[in-house]
Amino acid sequence: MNILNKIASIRRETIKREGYTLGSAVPPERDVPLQKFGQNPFVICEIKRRSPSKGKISEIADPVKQAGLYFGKGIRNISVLTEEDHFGGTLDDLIAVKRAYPEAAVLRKDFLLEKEDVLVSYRAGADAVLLIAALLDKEKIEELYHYAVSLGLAVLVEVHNREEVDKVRSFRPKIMGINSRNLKTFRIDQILPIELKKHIDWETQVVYESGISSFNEAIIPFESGFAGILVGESVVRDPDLIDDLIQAAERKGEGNFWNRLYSRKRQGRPLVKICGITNREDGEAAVGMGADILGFVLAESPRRADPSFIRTVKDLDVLKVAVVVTGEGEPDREVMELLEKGYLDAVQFHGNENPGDLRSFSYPCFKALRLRDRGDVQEIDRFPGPRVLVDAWSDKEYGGTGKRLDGEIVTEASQVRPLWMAGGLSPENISGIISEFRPELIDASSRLEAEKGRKDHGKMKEFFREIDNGCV
Ligand SMILES: O=P(O)(O)OC[C@@H](O)[C@@H](O)c1c[nH]c2ccccc12
Repeated sequence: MNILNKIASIRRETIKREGYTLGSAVPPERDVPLQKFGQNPFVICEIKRRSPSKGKISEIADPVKQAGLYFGKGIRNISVLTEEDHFGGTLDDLIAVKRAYPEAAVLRKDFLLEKEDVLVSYRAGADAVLLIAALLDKEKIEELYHYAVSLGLAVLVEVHNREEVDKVRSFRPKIMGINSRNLKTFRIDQILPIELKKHIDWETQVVYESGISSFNEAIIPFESGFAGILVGESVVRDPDLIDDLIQAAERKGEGNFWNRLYSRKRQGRPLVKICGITNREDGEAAVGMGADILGFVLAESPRRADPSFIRTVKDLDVLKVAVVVTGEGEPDREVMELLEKGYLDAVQFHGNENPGDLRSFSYPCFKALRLRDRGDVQEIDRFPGPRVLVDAWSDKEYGGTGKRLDGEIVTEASQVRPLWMAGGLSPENISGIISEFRPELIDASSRLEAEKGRKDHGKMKEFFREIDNGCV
């Protein structure tokens, strides 16, 4: 090999290894000031034209105008998707947005692979870059991380599973993102970030990414210890949602219903909701046997619970859910007051509510859907929130009918979201149902009763024993 070729081949190797560098003597120039990424409200709004999972979202002929909508509503963290082939973005979008809004912190959202990409991001005006752990090996992501930090950039390190958390633990990134969307299957699981966050065991700010489309969904991360959220599609479609997201960012803490519920989850065993509790003895017994949720019916029903009774069981170590049947809009004043004061943790909407009623609701909630046939399964995805409880259809009553869902419907429903199942669950059928459908949550009421509104403690015991039998 002649010297020229030798030099060239070493150079290629170096570029492959380190990317293109300007050399330490030359500070890379940029004409807009760096801004701190992650200022409050830590709501990151994204400029996103399309995606492989959703197809076209919006033209966004003028990304500066789009950024202006966000900025005008108080957003100071703007994500610009610059990937061209699948997301329809360009680096020019980022350059233009940062020039127009130098006080905004701009995140370059792309699939960065080499140091060169990081340097180019910096020079284009980015204040922060995304590094995707699924895409980079341990050495590479650490190298890119330190390089970005050396340029003064903030780095959002994105993970989706425990292996990826393990991959980045050694350098303890200061800002982590957990994507609720699996980039390989595009499936969203709104609970996944909450569970995965528990494995991030160093001091860091964690951002909840993807799949948020409502106020009610946005309170879940903020009340579960997340520092921020990243929202794309929904704010592109409806920038007015930003007002709700900023309001949700004021909620703080770790005490969200979903966070507490999934802290109780044990591998291989479904969560158990015992519904139709009207008296303390039944509630205590259910909790003693291992119930995760007690359901209190606050609707016209032979199992209606007295609100003043609900106040007396605050001490029970269990999550408490109000089951309400509304046509539309909010449940009545009494229920709202119990939620406000912390006697109840969440609401199960079991009537003819619209998805919109849940979107704007101020407390954790989920929809119970009575499925008549397989066509109804599509209804599940119309409702926001991490989970939908599926129940058997009855013409007469809204719940507690003891009727069972058809197996094919259950199977289809479980493909849409992890299965939360109600309707006719009993000591006789529960172990078979668990081994066949592996539900994530089971909800039992009428088949555990001695009479309407009173549980038969023998049947409950039997029910819990059969749950264990079904799990093996
Ligand atoms: O549009 P959504 O569901 O609100 O998601 C936004 C953002 O989280 C998503 O675009 C995203 C998160 N991580 C990524 C990595 C690459 C491309 C895109 C992404």
